[in-house]
Amino acid sequence: MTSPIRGLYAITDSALQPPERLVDAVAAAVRGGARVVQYRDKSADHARRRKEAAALAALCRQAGACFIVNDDIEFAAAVGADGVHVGRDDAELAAARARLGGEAIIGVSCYDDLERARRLAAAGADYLAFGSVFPSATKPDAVRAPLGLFREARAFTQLPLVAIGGIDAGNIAEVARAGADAAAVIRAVFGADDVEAAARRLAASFELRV
Ligand SMILES: Cc1ncc(COP(=O)(O)OP(=O)(O)O)c(N)n1
Ligand SMILES: Cc1ncsc1CCOP(=O)(O)O
Ligand SMILES: [Mg+2]
Repeated sequence: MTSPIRGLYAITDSALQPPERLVDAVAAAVRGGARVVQYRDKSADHARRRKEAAALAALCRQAGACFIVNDDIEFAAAVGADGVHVGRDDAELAAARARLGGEAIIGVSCYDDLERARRLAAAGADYLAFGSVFPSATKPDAVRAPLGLFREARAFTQLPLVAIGGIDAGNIAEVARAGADAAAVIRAVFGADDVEAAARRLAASFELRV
């Protein structure tokens, strides 16, 4: 089966103002061409997170977009997400698989680490994310990862490869040309005045590689 992890992968911005805009903003991103949506909110307001994620899960289901929850396996299960994204400070891939099952999409952060990528691919990850491929204002201390990693990873895996970090309309084509299957973006989507137009431009530049 072809993976749904491709093209524009929009990650929600917990700094979005006002927060009530979230569902409309994600709907706009999906109309603009985002194929994957990740709910990323590290706040402790569980009731708000639960309400938002449930609304986004329903929206994505209706629109045919893939819905991923960041960090939290139990939360992903509770809101009926399609999967979860885990990094090195989060739960282990094996725990995510045991809890969410074989059908769930489990993505992993590989930073700039090809050995980690090789290990997690062999352990059953559904996609591998590398980054930050450019400086990111959202996560300024993130590890930097060169774009050459995508060709190196392709030599040992056919899994979808996701680029993240500082991707915008000016550099997303370069990310696609480097061999990434998806581009994960926060600020250049949700920081835009017109989210739908921003997503449309990013998705088109990624697909056309220009
Ligand atoms: C698609 C995608 N790639 C990488 C990350 C980063 O995950 P992580 O390293 O766990 O950092 P946080 O996002 O949790 O701060 C991601 N979320 N999504
Ligand atoms: C979560 C994360 N991991 C590496 S960079 C980053 C933030 C990406 O956000 P932006 O697209 O705004 O740079
Ligand atoms: Mg994480």
